Amino acid sequence: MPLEEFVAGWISGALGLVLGHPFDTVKVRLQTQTTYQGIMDCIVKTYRHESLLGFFKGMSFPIASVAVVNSVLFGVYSNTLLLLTAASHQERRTQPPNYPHIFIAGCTGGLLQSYCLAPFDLIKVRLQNQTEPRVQRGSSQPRYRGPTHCAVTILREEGPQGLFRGAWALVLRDTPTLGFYFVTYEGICRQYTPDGQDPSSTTVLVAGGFAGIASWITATPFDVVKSRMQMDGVKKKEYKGMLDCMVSSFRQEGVGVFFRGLTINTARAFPVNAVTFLSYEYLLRLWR
Ligand SMILES: C[N+](C)(C)CCCC[C@H](N)C(=O)O
Repeated sequence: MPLEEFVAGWISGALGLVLGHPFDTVKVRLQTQTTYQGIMDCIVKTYRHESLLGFFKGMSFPIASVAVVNSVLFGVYSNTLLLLTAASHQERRTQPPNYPHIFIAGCTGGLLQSYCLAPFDLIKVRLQNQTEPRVQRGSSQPRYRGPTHCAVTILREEGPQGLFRGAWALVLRDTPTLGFYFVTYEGICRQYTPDGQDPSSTTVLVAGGFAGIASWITATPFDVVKSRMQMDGVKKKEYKGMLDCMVSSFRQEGVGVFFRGLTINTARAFPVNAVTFLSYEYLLRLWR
């Protein structure tokens, strides 16, 4: 089983993650809190209240987890393709796999990665939603003091299944949309690369960027549901389940609620995924 793909997936994921985290914090807040009027308002308020650090809340955990998550995604994707087509990463340029195979491999990678991602993502979202500035003496203590404290608290209060709150919405968000992710990436690469050659760096950047955009556009409705399910029960319990969350969000806020965070998801997706794919391809070529 080719291991390089797991390692390349890990490093490239970490690079993309740091770049995209500030966008991610603004997005999570817009999706789950009603105090902000829009992207700019959220940026200004976060900065005034919490300084630059506010944008990097909840990042240490994803950095640790991206090792697992992105390597599962790229590793499983590549190995599923290998099973389906019997062509390794190196051979794929001369014997390109067909799109249904790419889609199935992407969905398989997406399904497995979302399972690993669920607890990490939950903790990230809970920490990102704490708007208290850095703890000062006398000021109110935030509920969670950091990722480990957050994990322990959730375990104690809600049990192990508490760590998987919102996991179903996450699976629905990631499975099909990571299929689109790889199909878009491959499609653009093939369009601009002569047969049998490796795509140029510019092509990889552009294809990666658009792959990110395509998958985030389709992922946003379930992203909103996922974030809301993950925050449910922190203050009071609002939803009976995923369906109830969808129906009551729709009733209260209209269909637009499912597109909350779309602009920022798209803006974040381009640089994050351009860098992810560029470093992934670069590392694999280096080790070839
Ligand atoms: C499937 N969905 C669009 C949700 C995620 C795509 C993951 C790609 C990358 N790690 C990123 O954070 O943009």
